Amino acid sequence: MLSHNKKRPAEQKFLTGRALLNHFASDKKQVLWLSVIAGTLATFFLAMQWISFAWMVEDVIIYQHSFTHQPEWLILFICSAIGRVVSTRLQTMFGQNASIAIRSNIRKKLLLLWRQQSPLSSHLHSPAAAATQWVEDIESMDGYFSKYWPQQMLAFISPLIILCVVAWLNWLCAVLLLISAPLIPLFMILVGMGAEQLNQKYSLIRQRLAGHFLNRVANLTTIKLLHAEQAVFGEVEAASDSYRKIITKTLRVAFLSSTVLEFFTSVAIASLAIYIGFSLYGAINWGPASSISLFSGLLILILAPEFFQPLRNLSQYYHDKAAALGAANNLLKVFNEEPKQQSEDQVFTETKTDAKLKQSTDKQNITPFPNQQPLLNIHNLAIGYSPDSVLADDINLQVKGGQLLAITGESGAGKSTLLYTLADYLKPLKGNVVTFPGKQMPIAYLPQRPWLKNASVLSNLEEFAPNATQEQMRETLIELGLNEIFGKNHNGLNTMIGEHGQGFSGGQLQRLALARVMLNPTAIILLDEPTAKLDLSSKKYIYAALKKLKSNAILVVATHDLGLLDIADVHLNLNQKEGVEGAVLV
Ligand SMILES: Nc1ncnc2c1ncn2[C@@H]1O[C@H](COP(=O)(O)OP(=O)(O)OP(=O)(O)O)[C@@H](O)[C@H]1O
Repeated sequence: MLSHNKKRPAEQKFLTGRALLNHFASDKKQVLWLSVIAGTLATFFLAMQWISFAWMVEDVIIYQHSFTHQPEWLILFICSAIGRVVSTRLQTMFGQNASIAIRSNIRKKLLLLWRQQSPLSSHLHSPAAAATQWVEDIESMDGYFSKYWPQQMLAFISPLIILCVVAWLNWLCAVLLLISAPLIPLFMILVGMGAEQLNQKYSLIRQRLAGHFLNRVANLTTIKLLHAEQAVFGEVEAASDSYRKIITKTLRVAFLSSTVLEFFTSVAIASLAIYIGFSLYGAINWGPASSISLFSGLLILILAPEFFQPLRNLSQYYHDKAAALGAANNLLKVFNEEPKQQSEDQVFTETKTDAKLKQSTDKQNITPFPNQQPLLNIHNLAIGYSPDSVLADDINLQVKGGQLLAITGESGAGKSTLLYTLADYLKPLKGNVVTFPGKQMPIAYLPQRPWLKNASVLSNLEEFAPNATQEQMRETLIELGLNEIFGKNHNGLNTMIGEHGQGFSGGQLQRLALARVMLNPTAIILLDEPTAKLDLSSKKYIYAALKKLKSNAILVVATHDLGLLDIADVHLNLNQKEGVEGAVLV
């Protein structure tokens, strides 16, 4: 549950996607290091395996012994092969486990940040982009944590182990390997930088495409009514085409980078082979050429590709890094965004869901704070979305439990904005809002277009009022004039509510949402135009419900409905602020 003293998980600012990735990785550093240790063991076993193999080959070919002449080498060969398989498996397992845990942590952190940020935050506006971020962006970090992160350590450790073995056999070959090794990371970085930029672009285009597509699907009816199908087909085709082009570009860069790597690896191995071959033939006699035997020559040639393999693996996973960086850069904005400010003298609010969660823990009590009279104190308040365009200034009033504050004003005067400010979705430009008895007080907010989930009426009500009985639900719905739910064309509380409230009128949905609040009322209830879509007879049900609700709570209602003023105790007209009626001015 959101609580006033719970801060964002990390208060530091992240300047780059790389810093953010490091922060994520730090959660499971030990498991990632276990993967590195297992990878190091795998290289050690690999070296042992080929040493015993080369030894046996020399024994058989040069000394004409049988394979079983020295069984300890055969045993070492078999044991090393088994050890290599086991440690490679462990390396993969630790990498995957770390990746699963890290990605799960990122999703949790992201959810927490979304909850801590105001619902008015710009990045929460597009559900498709937010879903892409939550699902695909985080999923695309898998390869980075499970493979790239351990491999960037192994790309240093494993070649070093092999280099030591080669140096023990022939220092000149070790020098040759050492010279060619940096070329690979160098080209990898050059090509990889291009891939990284492309991936960032790709990630943005993917988000835009998701938003674009979802938007068209959501508005299919309008598109059909306007006979705009062909135009929309064209738009979707053009958007997918730009997506396809950018993917092809990324693939081209990926192919180019692997070609460059293969070329340099082959050149380095070929030069070693030439040196060893000509040394054994006796055509080269400089350096330690004379000491090359079948054992050392064969072992160096077997180990040379293994020397480059970790670097090649790293380059193969480099695209995972580029994808993860692109995704992390997209997440930077969310992770760096300021959480909602909740200072001591500011109102403490919770979202509807938080209020629900809070009250679900209180099994006995359906009426909150029975002994305390809630109080809402608005002092010198200025509201708006930027200091340059103040919508209303110097609002001073006090509302007590049992009172209804009606906010009126022309369209665009700032009624909804005032409710956002009271709900703490928006910071006041000036002044403050204080509630008593204080921070423990939950607030319910009913927006103009309430959201009901695609489920039964019962499930929608239960979610917000877990302690309400079915009898209470039935009574409340009838009180709100929703008798038809229990008629022969519906299925009572089991009636299904379709996607986006399909099957119910706007006014019915509004009343269903109000029923949720009535079944589990909070001390302060904010309602945005609760009677907007209703005829006069339906409005009367709402007036009666509001009268009942306010006996235990403070009601703040933004409205154009003058009929509501009859039950209002305090009236604030945002167009004529001096007309605050019934308000106790502070
Ligand atoms: N997220 C936002 N960012 C910037 N400006 C906004 C935002 N939301 C609303 N506005 C602007 O703030 C002004 C007040 O909007 P608000 O929704 O509070 O008006 P209202 O009085 O509730 O109107 P109505 O009666 O039509 O619902 C409008 O001019 C609107 O364009």
